[in-house]
Amino acid sequence: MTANSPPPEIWDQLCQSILRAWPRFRWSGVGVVIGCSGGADSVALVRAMHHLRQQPGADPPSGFLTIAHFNHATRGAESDRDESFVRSLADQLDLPIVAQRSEQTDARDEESLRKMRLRFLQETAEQQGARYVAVAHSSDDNVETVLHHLLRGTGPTGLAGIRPYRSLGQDTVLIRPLLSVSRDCIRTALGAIHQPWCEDSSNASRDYRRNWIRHELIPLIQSQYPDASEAISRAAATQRDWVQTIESMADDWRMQHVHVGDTVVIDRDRETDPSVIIRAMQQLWSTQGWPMQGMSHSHWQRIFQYVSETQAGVCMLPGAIRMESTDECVVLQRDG
Ligand SMILES: Nc1ncnc2c1ncn2[C@@H]1O[C@H](COP(=O)(O)OP(=O)(O)OP(=O)(O)O)[C@@H](O)[C@H]1O
Repeated sequence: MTANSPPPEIWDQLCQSILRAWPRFRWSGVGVVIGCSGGADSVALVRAMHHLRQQPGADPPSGFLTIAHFNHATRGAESDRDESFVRSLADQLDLPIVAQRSEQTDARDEESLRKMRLRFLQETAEQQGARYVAVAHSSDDNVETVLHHLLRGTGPTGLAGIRPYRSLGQDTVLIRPLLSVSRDCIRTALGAIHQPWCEDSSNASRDYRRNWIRHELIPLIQSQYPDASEAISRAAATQRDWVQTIESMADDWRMQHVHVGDTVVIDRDRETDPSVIIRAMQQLWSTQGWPMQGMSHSHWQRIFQYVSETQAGVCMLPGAIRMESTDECVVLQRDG
């Protein structure tokens, strides 16, 4: 694609999908850091944002685009090949790049690697004064995530899939502008502009369950339900709307009924729906930094029963949290 030739239609459609998810006025004139692994999805995001920012009048001088690459160094020469590839992409587009090589190469599980690179992306955005960290999850990532949550056991938030955006620290927003675009479309669009990318040879083995969902389960589902991915994406989007509604109701309820001091005092309430009270309690756990891992569905239900006074007494919750009901309220206190 040259500056004078019109972009191929599929490439144009990909850029339009980004603009629908992330309108120009939100990113124009501010700093954006794009997490780029060298894989097709994030290479497409870099190319598309670079293209969109070059449109006449699209980006005032205060705006900037920086590529960030975290070299996990877990795949030997292949990790270094990916870093060099991303460096030359930055070079070719004349974009600044921040690349960091992990010092902790013994961490192999996906969760620790993800936390490390997210911390790096957040720090890069803070150092650069960027407003956004953009990452390139696709609609297929979303479908796989919903199925993974569903099969593992989840609540409404898990069924809502990957969030299109969320805050990352105080001043940064993590955004996923390719969430409505399929992996196939992304690859076809890159082909149309003759842009290569790196394939990660460990994709097939790193996260066993994720790969089983991707390579076995989804093709099996699609053999009977060809439009299943679109159906799951739509269901997740509707679920996300519901979650947002409950989230803001829970927020209001917490402001009115929960009093945080040396102990946490919760006013009794016999009227409010359990989903709102339970979500408010989950928000409380998170703001107090209390451990969530041990909390099961029945623990959240029990708190609701104490608050709505269908059950009374004293009990211990995971993380050494003592819950006691009095005539007027419920008191929570963390022992030790
Ligand atoms: N090594 C990396 N350096 C910079 N950014 C990265 C790197 N790896 C992934 N990313 C960014 O994160 C996006 C998602 O990648 P990947 O699917 O591996 O992510 P994840 O964070 O493990 O999420 P999930 O497994 O939940 O889908 C990529 O498209 C890219 O934008």
